[in-house]
Parts: sequence; structure tokens; C-alpha cells
Amino acid sequence: MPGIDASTLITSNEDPSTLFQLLDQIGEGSYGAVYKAISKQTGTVVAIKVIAIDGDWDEVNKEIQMLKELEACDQVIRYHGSWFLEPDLWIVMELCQDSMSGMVEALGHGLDEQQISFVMRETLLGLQFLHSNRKIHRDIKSGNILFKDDGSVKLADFGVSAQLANTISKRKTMIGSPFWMAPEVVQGLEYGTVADVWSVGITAIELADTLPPRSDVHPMRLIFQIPVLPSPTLAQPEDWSDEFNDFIAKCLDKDPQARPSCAMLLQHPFIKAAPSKDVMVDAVEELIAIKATAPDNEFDDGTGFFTTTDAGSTMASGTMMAAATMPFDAGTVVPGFDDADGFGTVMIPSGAAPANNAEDSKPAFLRHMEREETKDKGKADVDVLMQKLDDIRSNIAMLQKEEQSVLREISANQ
Ligand SMILES: Nc1ncnc2c1ncn2[C@@H]1O[C@H](COP(=O)(O)OP(=O)(O)OP(=O)(O)O)[C@@H](O)[C@H]1O
Repeated sequence: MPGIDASTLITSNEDPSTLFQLLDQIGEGSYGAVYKAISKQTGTVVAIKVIAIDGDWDEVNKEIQMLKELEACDQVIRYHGSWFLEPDLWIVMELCQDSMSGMVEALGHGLDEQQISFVMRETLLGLQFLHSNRKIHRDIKSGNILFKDDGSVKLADFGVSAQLANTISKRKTMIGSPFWMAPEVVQGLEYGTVADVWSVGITAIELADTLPPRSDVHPMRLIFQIPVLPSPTLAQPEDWSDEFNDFIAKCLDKDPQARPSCAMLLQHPFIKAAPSKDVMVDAVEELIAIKATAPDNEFDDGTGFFTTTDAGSTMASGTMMAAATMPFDAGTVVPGFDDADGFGTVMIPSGAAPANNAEDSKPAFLRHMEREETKDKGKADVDVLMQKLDDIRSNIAMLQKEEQSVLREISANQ
């Protein structure tokens, strides 16, 4: 577990199944499932992310550290603690109703301007808090903005967030979801907190139009297009107010130096006019009613959450498609290696390995992580190199296609 202080990950050595009872599964991410659960001690209903620990601790560790450090912010999902039940880690959080992308998919249409301005204000408040703590979210999109039954909005999914060290104010790693990525990020240039502001602008379009702009373009192609094409706009700008169009244009300034900070955008007229969370109540109630009546195989997979397999939708007909049903996988990509997270040296909790009988008295999660680490050591290097090779090959293939299309354009224009 190089560079990770295990003592800061685990809340206590108790078996989490004695503390919480898992109820329905409410979601699934690339690292594991999310369940609704109830605290056996207090009766509080919570969400628990159950992640199988397979040696890849970096994102899990990052998410937990971020959640702990951001506890003081109302717009960030509240973290209750983490427990280990071999081979899983249980991350216990505040329960939300769904994500904003889940809402848009369920409703079958985008949000109205009032609702969008409220969601944007809350998102900006959450990001302002992150940024003032020198953190970048790096994966802002409607799928990572959750809401509660009372309409309040919570930022989630800090697995790819970055901490800016005092001396390092910029990052270079290309991380995020291509459709929401800022030009400086896809170009592999240095970037800072305003990279999140670009993603806020794309998310605003997504909430209005139900999809991020250029969602029919292959993500690899999009990576080439984002820096060269003009900034995206709403599909029908004339259907929306000048203030909303201007807010999006400000977020989507291709020049990061000219792009405003979250604090500046909180003063924008579109955001200043944002109503209270009550503006979401009707939409939340509508969503709950739709979920309750949806046939099992249509939206709801029986987990109470909307599935990602709505195969009937098409882009060409203008039919609403959820982000997850886009022609290409809109998931988060982590193509590079994160470069400077500063997790330093391994620290074993003082009570974990006393001098006598050290193995027996180590907590189960430590023994498990050590076993996984030894198991994976040999194969890790080869996996990393194979991944690199894949990345290089797909980049070459994409460049060759680009070259062909440019050559075709040249010959057509001659
Ligand atoms: N605290 C929560 N309350 C309610 N639902 C949640 C909560 N946390 C996550 N979810 C839902 O569970 C699902 C999986 O979340 P998770 O964060 O594991 O993955 P993801 O963000 O969808 O994907 P990835 O891990 O690939 O980025 C999402 O649909 C999310 O909306």
C-alpha cells in the first residue's frame, strides 16, 4: 500500500455488517455497488458504497480523504466513515435520491431555467469550497451531482479529484470525462481550478438539452476537436434567456486565463437570480412517482435507480438520451498516471502491529491489503506497460484517421 496511511482510511475495526444493514442496491459505479442501508444503532438511513479491494487503492483513498476534508460544506455529500469487511471496503455516506442525470433521464426532458440556475449556484458553491481548499474535482457532470428529496444538491464522486500542493498550482494529467473536459485538459497543458468551471458550463448545457454538446462524436475524436472548435452553446440558444446564454459563454471561455472563477460566477446575474431549493420539489416528486410506476425493465432495474440501457433512443431523432446511453461510453477516463498527489510514505497505525505477535494483531484490512499488494506486484508493471501500449496504439489510429480526413479535405478543395 505504498504512500497510503491506512489508519486514516478505516473508522474502526468493527465488522460493518454489525453496524449497518444493507437494503436495496441503488447504483453501480466502476468500482462497486452503492446500497441504501440502515444504521442498526440509530436507525439512520444512509448510502454505502461497497468496493472490492483489489490492490488499487489510489482512487478509493483519494475519495475518502476528500470527503473527510470537505465535511464542512453543505454542497458536498456528507461522509460518515469507512469499514472493512473482507474483501470489501464499506464507505458510508449521506443518502441522496438520485443524480441530476438520473433525474433528466427519468423526466424525459431537460430542466427549466430556474431549476438550472439553482443547481448551478449550488454546484458553484460546492466548487468554490473545494477550490478554496486547493482541490480540483476534475469530473464535474450531471451524473456526479446528486440531489436529496428536499431538492438540495450535493457534489459526489471525488475519486479523481486532485489536491494542489502549496507550491504546485497546476496539474497536467488528463483526467475526467471527455465530453465535459476543458480544452487545456485535453491538450495535456497545465491546468488549474477553472478546468472545473468549463465542466460546469457543459453540465449547464446537459441539464437544459439532456445531453452534453457533441455527444454523438467519438470521445477520442472529441479530444482533438475541443481545442480547435468554437466553444459549444445550447442547442437552441434563442429558446433561453440572454443571462443563461451569457453564463454558459463565460464558463466556456476557451482561454483558461480569461475564464472566471467560481466566486466570480456566483455574482453572475443568472446565478444571483437563482431561487431556493423549493424550485426542485415538483421535479423530485415527479421523479419519485415515475420511478414508482415504471415497469421493471424500462428504467428501473429493481434497485430504485435508473439503468443505463435505454436502447431505444437515437440522437438523430432528437429523442432524449441519457448520458449513459450515448453512442460512446461517457465514463470517466484516467489515461495517464497521476503525477503529484503527495501521499508520501506508508504509515501503519500504531496499534496495528505491536512488536510481539504482530501478524495476529494486525487488523483484517491491513493483512488483506498486504496480501493483495504482494499478489499484484509482479503483474502490475506489465499491466501498466500494456495499458501504455494500448493508449499509444489508439492514439496512432486516431491520428491516422485525422490525417486521412485532412488529406481528403485538401484534395476536395484543390
Ligand atoms: N450517497 C449516494 N446516495 C444515493 N446515490 C448514490 C450515492 N452515491 C452514489 N450514488 C449513485 O450510485 C451510482 C454509482 O456511484 P459511484 O460513485 O460508485 O459511481 P459513478 O460515479 O456512477 O461511476 P464511476 O465510479 O465510474 O465514476 C451513481 O449512479 C450514483 O448516482
